[in-house]
This record gives sequence, structure tokens and C-alpha cells, in this order.
Amino acid sequence: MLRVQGLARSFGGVYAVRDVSLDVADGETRGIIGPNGAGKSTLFNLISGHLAPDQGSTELAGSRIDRLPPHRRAKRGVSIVFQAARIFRHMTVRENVMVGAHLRASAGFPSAVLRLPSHFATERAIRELAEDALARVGLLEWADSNAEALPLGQQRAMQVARAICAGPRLLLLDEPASGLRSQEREQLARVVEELKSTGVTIMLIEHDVAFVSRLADRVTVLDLGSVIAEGTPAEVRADPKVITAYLGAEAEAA
Ligand SMILES: Nc1ncnc2c1ncn2[C@@H]1O[C@H](COP(=O)(O)OP(=O)(O)OP(=O)(O)O)[C@@H](O)[C@H]1O
Repeated sequence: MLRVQGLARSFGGVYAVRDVSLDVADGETRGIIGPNGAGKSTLFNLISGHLAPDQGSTELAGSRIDRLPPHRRAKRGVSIVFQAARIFRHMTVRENVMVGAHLRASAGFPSAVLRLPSHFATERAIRELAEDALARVGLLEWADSNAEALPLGQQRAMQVARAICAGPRLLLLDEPASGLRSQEREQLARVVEELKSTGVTIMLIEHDVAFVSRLADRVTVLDLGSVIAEGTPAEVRADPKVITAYLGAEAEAA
């Protein structure tokens, strides 16, 4: 589904991502782990088009997407849930999720302004898409609530619902479980498992190795912008390079 080759991006002469190549299979869930500053979020932004690479190529299902802006990649099926919560304040949960579906709606600006019948048909379809996505993440009963009033765990689920609404083939989740309590983590893990069962290809950045190990088929480990290991969760956990990079950094932070 995704092929990244030789991807590189530097900021002020310092590489955030350096010569990263990876292949993610159709339907796979790929965990991306690594210490703080390893380049994980930068890699996601390069894949989604929010950052331009200095070098390298990105293919989605065999087509180059690296010259496309983010909204065109979104239309091809790349959806990203950012680390920082993006919530539209003063809007309901349903409206927040509908924003995702507008991305793939076909009736454009003129029909919305002129209020053509196609506009209303599209709005109805979008509402249905949003409600379907909300049901899938277990939030349907919150549809009419103010999005800001939701607990953090549900706000994350809402963001996943928004991303689902855009009809992703590749869903990029940047630390969706950070800051969540264990019960909320458990609920989010179930949402991801449910998505996985529908065949969506998922990439998941996460610091919690247990959380990643549970969900990922394979894990890629980044350190200082480069891939230092890749394999099944068990293989990666036993890799001495990973233990040094990851646990070394954890020990420093402690
Ligand atoms: N927009 C930017 N401008 C300048 N430097 C940046 C920018 N984005 C990232 N960097 C730098 O690139 C490096 C990689 O950052 P990135 O956020 O990709 O790492 P990360 O692995 O996602 O870290 P974390 O786990 O802390 O989120 C860091 O040194 C960071 O300071």
C-alpha cells in the first residue's frame, strides 16, 4: 500500500528524517516507535504531504504521491490524525466528524453556495457517513454534544472517526493514546482493532511499546531520523540496537 524510498528532510541543516525506506503492506498495521526527536512525526508529515521532502519518493498503491498537496493525498486515501488535538470549538461531535467527510464529497463549493439539490443530497450523505463513523468508534450517543466537552479519550476517538469519514486506505495515527488513562487506552485499542478488521492499512506512532505490540503486525524503529530496526513486535523488542536506543533514552529521561 505504501512504499517510501530514501526519504529525507532536514531543518536548519539537521536531519529529522534521513534516508528512510519502508514498505507497508495492504491491510497491515505498522507501529512506528523511537525516542523523542527520532523523526516519527516528521515522517508522517512527509507521507501526508504536510511537509515536503528534500529527497526520496512516496508511493501509494503503486502511484507516486510525493508531489501532491495534502488535500490531494487525502482524496487518494491518506488520512492523518495529528498528535495535537484539532477540535472545532463550538461545534458538535457530529459536525466535527462531518468535516472529514467533506474532504471526499463530490459536490463542490458552487453547489453549496447556490444551495442546489445536489448540495442537500451531499449533506445528507455526509451526515450518514459521520454517524456511521461515530458508531464505529462507539461515540454515536455523543453526536449532539459539544465536542469540547468530551473527555480526552473520546476526543481522540472523535478524531479517528473524522479520519475514517474521509474513507482512508492509509490511516496515520500520531500518538493517539498519549495522555489517556488505562481504561481510555483500552477503548482506543479496541477502536484501532475494529478498524484493522475492516482492512484499512494503519501506521501508528506510539511511545507505549505494549500498546504498539498489541496492535501492530510489524514495527519500524527510528532513531536520529534513521530506521534502526524493523520486524515483528517480538523481534524488535529483543533487538539490542532497539534496547540501547530506546531504553537508553528512557533511562536519560528518568
Ligand atoms: N518544523 C520543524 N522545524 C524545525 N525542526 C523541526 C521541525 N519539526 C521537527 N523538527 C526537529 O526534527 C527532529 C525530529 O522531530 P519529530 O517531531 O519528527 O520527532 P518525533 O520522533 O516525532 O518526536 P516525539 O516523539 O517527541 O514527538 C527533532 O529534532 C525536531 O526538533
